[in-house]
Amino acid sequence: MDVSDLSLAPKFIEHFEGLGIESLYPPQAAAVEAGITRGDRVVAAMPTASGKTLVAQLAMLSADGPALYVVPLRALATEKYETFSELPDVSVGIATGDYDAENESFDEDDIVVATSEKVDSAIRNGASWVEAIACVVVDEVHLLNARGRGPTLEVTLAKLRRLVPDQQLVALSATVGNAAEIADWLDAELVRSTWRPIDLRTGVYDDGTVTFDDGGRRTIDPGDDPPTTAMVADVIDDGGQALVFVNSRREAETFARSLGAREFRTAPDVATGIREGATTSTGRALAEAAEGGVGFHHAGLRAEHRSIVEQAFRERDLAVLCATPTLAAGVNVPARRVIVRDHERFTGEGYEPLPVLEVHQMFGRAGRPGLDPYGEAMLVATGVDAAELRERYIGAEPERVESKLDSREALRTHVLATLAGGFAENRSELDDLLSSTFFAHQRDPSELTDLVDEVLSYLDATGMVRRNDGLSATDLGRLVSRVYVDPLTGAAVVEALGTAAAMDRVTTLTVLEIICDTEDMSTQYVRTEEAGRLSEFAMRNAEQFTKPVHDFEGNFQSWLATVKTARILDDWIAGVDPADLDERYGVAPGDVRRLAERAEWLLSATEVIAEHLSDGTGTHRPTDPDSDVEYDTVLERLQETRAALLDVTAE
Ligand SMILES: Nc1ncnc2c1ncn2[C@@H]1O[C@H](COP(=O)(O)OP(=O)(O)OP(=O)(O)O)[C@@H](O)[C@H]1O
Repeated sequence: MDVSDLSLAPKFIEHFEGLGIESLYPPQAAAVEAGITRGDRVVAAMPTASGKTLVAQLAMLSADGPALYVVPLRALATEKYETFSELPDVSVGIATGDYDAENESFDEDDIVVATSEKVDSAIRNGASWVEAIACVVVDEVHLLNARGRGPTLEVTLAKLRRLVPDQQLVALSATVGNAAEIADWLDAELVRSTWRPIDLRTGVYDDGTVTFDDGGRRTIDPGDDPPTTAMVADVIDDGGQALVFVNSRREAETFARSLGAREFRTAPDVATGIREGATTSTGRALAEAAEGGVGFHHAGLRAEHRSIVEQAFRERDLAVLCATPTLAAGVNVPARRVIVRDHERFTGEGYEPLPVLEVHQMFGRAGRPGLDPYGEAMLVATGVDAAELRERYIGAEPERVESKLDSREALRTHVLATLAGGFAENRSELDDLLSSTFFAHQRDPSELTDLVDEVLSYLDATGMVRRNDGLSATDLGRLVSRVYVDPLTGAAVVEALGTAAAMDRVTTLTVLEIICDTEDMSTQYVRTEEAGRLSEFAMRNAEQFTKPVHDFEGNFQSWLATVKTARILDDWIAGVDPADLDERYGVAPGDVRRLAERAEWLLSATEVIAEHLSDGTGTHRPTDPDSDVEYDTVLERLQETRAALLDVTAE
């Protein structure tokens, strides 16, 4: 089937042909036959790099109104936004900023790219553009499997279906075992394909030989080198590039440094580009590796550095990229050879094997259509049994996608949001909404009953939900849902604000402690040698903290992580530069930025809650009603801190 055969406006056909897309790949043709251009609901389960983006575009461009493209990660949102913005005369909006969608409107856009959190937030805020959407495309729908994100996605899809029942839905997925079950849940037709634009061989390296799934072998003699180094050198000798997956940021950097020293290629321009903006040890290490034609890629990199590295690799200025597994999820940087060096991940308690699905996504990055004759992906069996590794990952079926909605965290948030958004006014309506989730499709929805009871009691006790004749969210509950924080965060903030309001000295550190001591802040790890210093700091500044430092109840060690995080933010606001923060706290620049963004969101949420408490309309007062609680000082401090944070972050 050719692009010119499609009933698309000529300008779009020209656009695609200009990109070298003339005839459809077989899975794309199958998706068209299944009705993506006729408004039908379709789940397309296709391998990495088999052209899912075009499937999405065909659906969105033929839809009878605006379209919404839902992505799991912000990095992917930017990439898709750029791709769709090139479509002629199509206005594209992007919603990825953190969470609160109150002031955003996409009424004028033809395509909106958003994370699932952002769509959830827009629904909670009653955003009008959501109900005008004629076609929803969900990218990486298999992430229904993910803790945290998965429940948000399934509840959001259930709500969208309530809001706009005849909306078209197209879900894109990696090839997973139970794609049919996902399609069944969504009342969609399944298009399932294993076709790839370029041949892929997968194999395991063991003792000087890679044995492939097709029975072929390749001898790679490592000599005195580590096997992965030899495997990289081998493909570069052959004119290809290598993408090496390792299991930690540190490993990515260390391995890139050792490969960079080999000078497979020189890329002085890339190195200069990185060095210009590099103030930290991470940036300098990246520039140094780039000198030798090697890059590394992980979540600690600054966004600018990440995109320089991605582009330099695509343009073949870099010969090798050492990456953590996050790169496997979507970002488009294919290479002739993918080497999965580490197939286990540290979970905090020990090492666990990577899921098959994740390893297959890494494999799928192998082979650049038009450039490479084929792609090859290999695992390295060092210290493990090669046969076992082969059995686990080569030719194995990926795991089933399973709903993660049966968790206290997920239900706490989504039960409150469902009540606050008016999707349910009593228990049976709440159960009814939950019965349209993926969880209910896979399991017996009554398995949720006890957890929902427990969550409702908690929301009642914290003044967020009222249980009279029916169920309703209180003003506080509605606010907490709207500002998109976990109800635990909402309750902690209410309590801490009450304490702060009665304190003599409320400083920036006080408000930073309040927001860092919440479920929604990811606090920084405290190294053993730091604990003493942090503890002394807390003692010295006890009067600025809402927690009783000298008479602490609960887990002091974990509160020290709160103090550390608050201090990093305090220093950042005071103008300490990223290199010094790295030195003082061992925190990478990419992480500081993420912390600052999260802090900005939590400060604004806390501000809204403080305003609510101060005007006295609250149904829940944190302190003795007879006491004279004055929230003005803490509110002022919150506003100042947020303004200062916005200032330094914008620089
Ligand atoms: N029919 C086609 N003919 C030629 N090239 C195509 C065709 N469809 C897609 N491509 C090209 O193939 C490449 C991979 O496509 P795309 O990024 O859509 O893959 P994907 O399935 O979305 O992969 P991922 O798993 O990374 O999301 C792109 O460069 C795209 O332009």
